[in-house]
Amino acid sequence: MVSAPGKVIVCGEHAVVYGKGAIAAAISLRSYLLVTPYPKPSRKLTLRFADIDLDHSWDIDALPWDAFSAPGKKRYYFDALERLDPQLMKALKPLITNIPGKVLQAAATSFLYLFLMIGNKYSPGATYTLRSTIPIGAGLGSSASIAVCLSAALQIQSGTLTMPFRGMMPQETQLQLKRINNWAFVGEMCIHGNPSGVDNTVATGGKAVLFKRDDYSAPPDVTHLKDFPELPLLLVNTRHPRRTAEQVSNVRNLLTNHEDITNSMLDTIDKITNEANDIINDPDFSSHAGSPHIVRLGELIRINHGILVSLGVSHPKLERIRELIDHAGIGWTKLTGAGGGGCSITLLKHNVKEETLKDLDDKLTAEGFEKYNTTVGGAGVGVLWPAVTFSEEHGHDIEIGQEMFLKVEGVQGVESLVGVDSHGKRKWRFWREWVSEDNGGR
Ligand SMILES: Nc1ncnc2c1ncn2[C@@H]1O[C@H](COP(=O)(O)OP(=O)(O)OP(=O)(O)O)[C@@H](O)[C@H]1O
Ligand SMILES: C[C@@](O)(CCO)CC(=O)[O-]
Repeated sequence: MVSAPGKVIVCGEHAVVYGKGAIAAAISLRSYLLVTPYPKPSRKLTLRFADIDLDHSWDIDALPWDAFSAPGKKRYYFDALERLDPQLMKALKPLITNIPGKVLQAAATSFLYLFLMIGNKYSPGATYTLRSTIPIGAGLGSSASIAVCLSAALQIQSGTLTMPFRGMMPQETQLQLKRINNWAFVGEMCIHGNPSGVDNTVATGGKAVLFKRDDYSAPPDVTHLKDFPELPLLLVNTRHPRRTAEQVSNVRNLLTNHEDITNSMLDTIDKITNEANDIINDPDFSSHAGSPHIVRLGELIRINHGILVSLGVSHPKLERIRELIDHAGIGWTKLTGAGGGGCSITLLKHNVKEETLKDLDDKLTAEGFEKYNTTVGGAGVGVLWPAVTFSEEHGHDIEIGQEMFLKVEGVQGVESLVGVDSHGKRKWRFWREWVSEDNGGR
């Protein structure tokens, strides 16, 4: 089993697509992918993506291997792709026509593209069962998180990645993370079209990053924010799903129609991100009561949201949440991710009264919004091998089977069966660039 986190963008979404900086942090909501081999000689490949009701099988021998291994098309595990090959995407079309709807088709395409690139025609049959605790299309990087899981699982299966282990050389860890991230970016392209790569980068490495990519033919500039503070954040979902690709193309249209004005808004977002980065990296940074750093960061968050509104990627429901929170006077709010619905984040002021929060909670619930309890800055991609958990009932480890995994209910059910915060019940291992490996899951 592999797992990767979702993310929040603290500042810089959309501008990051045009080479500006963005700061993003991993959250504790995650996707979990269980890989179960079929007994030989089965040549079946099955996707069971429970959150979107995708249950589909193909015969491995009937996949378009010829197209994917034709001269000039074959790619290797160490390659980094900047774009998808339209001919190969076309070769996948007949395999997804029976799958209903764009959401399911995008997920299946992403899987098949990676399977055909990373695997080979002798790859063994297996079932890929996915459950995620990240709401879909809510700006929390659900697609990137599954792309990272698929990339890691397929590369482990093909033998091009080793399991992370205590004492793994930092260069080796970095190289493996790079390969996971490179192929996850390919999976993201299948879903999004033109992603910047910030979501898959933070879902791979975890914690928090300052991300910039001004030249799409070169790797992005990624700075790991090792001292990313524990920010007091409130995360609220409008429960209005939308497609990231559409929001990105809305900004592209605005840029075409109002080039100078849009460019200056994107430049201002870049300045916001740079200043936020300086604040976060200030050696005297304090997230405690009344800290001037939090106030300044809060103001930057509010300004960033205002620009996103002007870029046309907010939504009446996001504005309603902001209005309720502003009215309660408890913090600074912005949309996070692509917008158009999805989630908002609020950086909380100090000394917010319990009763004010409770009152706000009631109002948010009454209007159909959902509040999430999540922590930021957690682990990136990890692996649980073998996929077992300690059973109190049996007094020993038991295998996490497909049906067991599919049966558990909701976020709590998934987290208590397979979650990375397992208090020793499960031995998740992470490729980590900044701390030595431990088995505790944090
Ligand atoms: N749990 C899941 N199971 C299967 N497919 C998923 C899952 N989560 C996301 N996807 C795939 O990712 C797509 C959603 O991606 P989209 O980029 O629109 O939203 P997001 O990743 O949640 O938001 P953002 O990119 O703004 O953070 C879905 O259409 C689906 O194809
Ligand atoms: C809107 C966007 O900037 C962030 C989506 O999480 C798109 C991207 O960076 O690919």
